[in-house]
Amino acid sequence: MYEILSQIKSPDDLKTLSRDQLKQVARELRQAIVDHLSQTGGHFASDLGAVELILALHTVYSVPKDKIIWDTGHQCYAHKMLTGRLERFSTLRQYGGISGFLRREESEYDLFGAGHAGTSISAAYGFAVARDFAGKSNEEHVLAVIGDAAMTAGLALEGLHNAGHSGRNFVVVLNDNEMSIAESVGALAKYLAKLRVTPLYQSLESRTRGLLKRIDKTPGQVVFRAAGSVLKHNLTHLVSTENSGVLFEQLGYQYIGPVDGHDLDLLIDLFTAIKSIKGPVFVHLLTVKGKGYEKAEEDARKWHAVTPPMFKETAEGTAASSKSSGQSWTSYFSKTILELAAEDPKIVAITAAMPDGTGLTPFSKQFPDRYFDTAIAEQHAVCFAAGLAAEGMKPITAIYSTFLQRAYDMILHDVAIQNLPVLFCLDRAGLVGDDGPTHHGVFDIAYMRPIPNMALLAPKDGPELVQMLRYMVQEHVVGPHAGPIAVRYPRGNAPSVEWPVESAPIEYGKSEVLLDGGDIALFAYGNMVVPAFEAAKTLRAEGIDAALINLRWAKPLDAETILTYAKKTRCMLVMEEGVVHGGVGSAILELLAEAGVTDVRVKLFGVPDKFIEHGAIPILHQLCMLTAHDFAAAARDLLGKPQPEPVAVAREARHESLTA
Ligand SMILES: Cc1ncc(C[n+]2csc(CCOP(=O)(O)OP(=O)(O)O)c2C)c(N)n1
Ligand SMILES: CC(=O)[C@@H](O)[C@H](O)COP(=O)(O)O
Ligand SMILES: [Mg+2]
Repeated sequence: MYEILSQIKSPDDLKTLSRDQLKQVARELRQAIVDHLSQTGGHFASDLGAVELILALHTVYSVPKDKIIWDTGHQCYAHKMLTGRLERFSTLRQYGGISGFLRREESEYDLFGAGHAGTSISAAYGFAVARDFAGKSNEEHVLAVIGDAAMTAGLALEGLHNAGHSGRNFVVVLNDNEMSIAESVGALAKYLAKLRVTPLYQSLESRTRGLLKRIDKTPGQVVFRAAGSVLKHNLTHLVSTENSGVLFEQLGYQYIGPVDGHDLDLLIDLFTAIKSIKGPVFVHLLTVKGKGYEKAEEDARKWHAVTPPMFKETAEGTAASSKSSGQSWTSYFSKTILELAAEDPKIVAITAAMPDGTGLTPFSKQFPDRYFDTAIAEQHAVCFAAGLAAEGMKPITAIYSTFLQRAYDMILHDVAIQNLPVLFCLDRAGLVGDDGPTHHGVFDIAYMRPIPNMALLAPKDGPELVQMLRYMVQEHVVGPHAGPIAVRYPRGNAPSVEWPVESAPIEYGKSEVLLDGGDIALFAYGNMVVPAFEAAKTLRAEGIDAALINLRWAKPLDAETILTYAKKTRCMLVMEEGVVHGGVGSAILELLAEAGVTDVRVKLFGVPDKFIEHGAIPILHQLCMLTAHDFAAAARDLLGKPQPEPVAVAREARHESLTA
């Protein structure tokens, strides 16, 4: 099917191929990406756009001896296919299958793990310094490959700054497709765009080609070395003119570009020549996100990541919707803040390069002046929100739980110490599924909880998220408890459940008793209320009088209700979709200890002290024992009731796989 590609078992095999054969490999890589992703889903447009770049790098360099460090890692599929993983591609992002990002444990060719943006330059610089300590500075090449949007991350700029002055042999390759997931924004994006349209680009590229052509015609080691110096002189001289890459030059790099990142011949010649250049080099490539797949080229934003239905045509001839039926948590957020903002001009919304994912795109259209995309700059986003809050604005700071980790010091130092009423809306809180350990939003409860002044909420369903958002904006940040507050909600669709009681208004630090009972109390946080409700119903059907409390608040805890049920039942379960260490369950144990309520049997459910793999969320819930079956089984254990046998066997097996 993939005539040449299927024969390539390692990048060494590329080195024997002719240019025409390599171009055939590029076509086959694209086809393989389309074929596989139409079955598995995954990151699409970025991968199509990086095919020639990856192919050229693996043709010219010898990984793992040479170190190529990929930023973010969502564009690495061609790299995986060329490094022995083509046959496993049908397992992409599935439980037990290959990861959608770089994983050191997956392959010797994945030299540095990734998933979050902006890490490549710092990490590659570490590799370069280690190489130099080993005395191999002239033998091994080190490259960081980074996208134009990842380059906007503070971390990337810190790395660029630090490495640029070093004088070490080190290459930064900028894959500039003018796109983040949405359009690239900010001053750097404008600067790079200027380089694209300048007439210099045309002349620059043709001069680069001419130069490389001459080098190509002069074979041999000695001449090649000489060619290196010719290149060094001419290319840097060439670009150090008005409107060129002067910014990167000033940071200490020899700037080369911008050049066509889809011209395989040019790329191979260019990287071959760059091997001879000493000192930090910055190569600026222009690529097209979605290259080779028409719809993705036309709408790279929509095709950044795909699901299989997107490849199927509907009767109307348009791509089938990627969304499943039901309303997502994100969409509850998205609609509610539109309503709230219409009522309150002090509301502004902030995203760090995730307008679609966080549901802020409608806000950006309806309130363009009150909408801020900081680019991939979570630290700046939070500190910026703090400034806004200090002047009386109400900044809705919508950041995925996992990406907010970047801004920890800003949450603490800029927001919380000053008790500023920043409203954190943490989407993708909990297990996110296919993206895996770099993206699971399972740490936020534990990392937010110790921060003084911080208040933490999580809804049981979509309507309760709406209530909480209204409370946050209309009551919390202006009321007696004004200060920072965060609400967390997971990826995917919100459940639709008929609850036994009508939802009570949100009150500061008050939980909601959904079922009263005297045998055991189930305390559930956020999306764990639904499986806890299922478990409670099962237990009650078995004659166990189970109480169910929707905690609503992880901080402050509803001490009164918790202690009442602890004393009443002396037997409790706590469930949350976050790490069990330091989470809500830990908070409840602390509360019991402080109150001297010690004769209580307690079982905590949460994500264990282990990084959880990628895979479908129901599988991961099983793995982490976050299902209604697990809760009911634990309740029986605590109460000394017998288990139905299949439950006991399945639990044992899962426990083994978790502790393995
Ligand atoms: C710290 C962090 N914030 C946000 C994201 C989400 N994210 C993943 S890819 C991406 C856009 C990357 O754009 P670019 O680096 O230009 O690569 P391209 O997809 O255009 O090839 C974003 C915002 C992330 N992975 N890490
Ligand atoms: C690579 C990356 O970090 C994002 O593209 C991420 O995969 C988006 O996740 P969602 O699909 O949950 O928005
Ligand atoms: Mg880009």
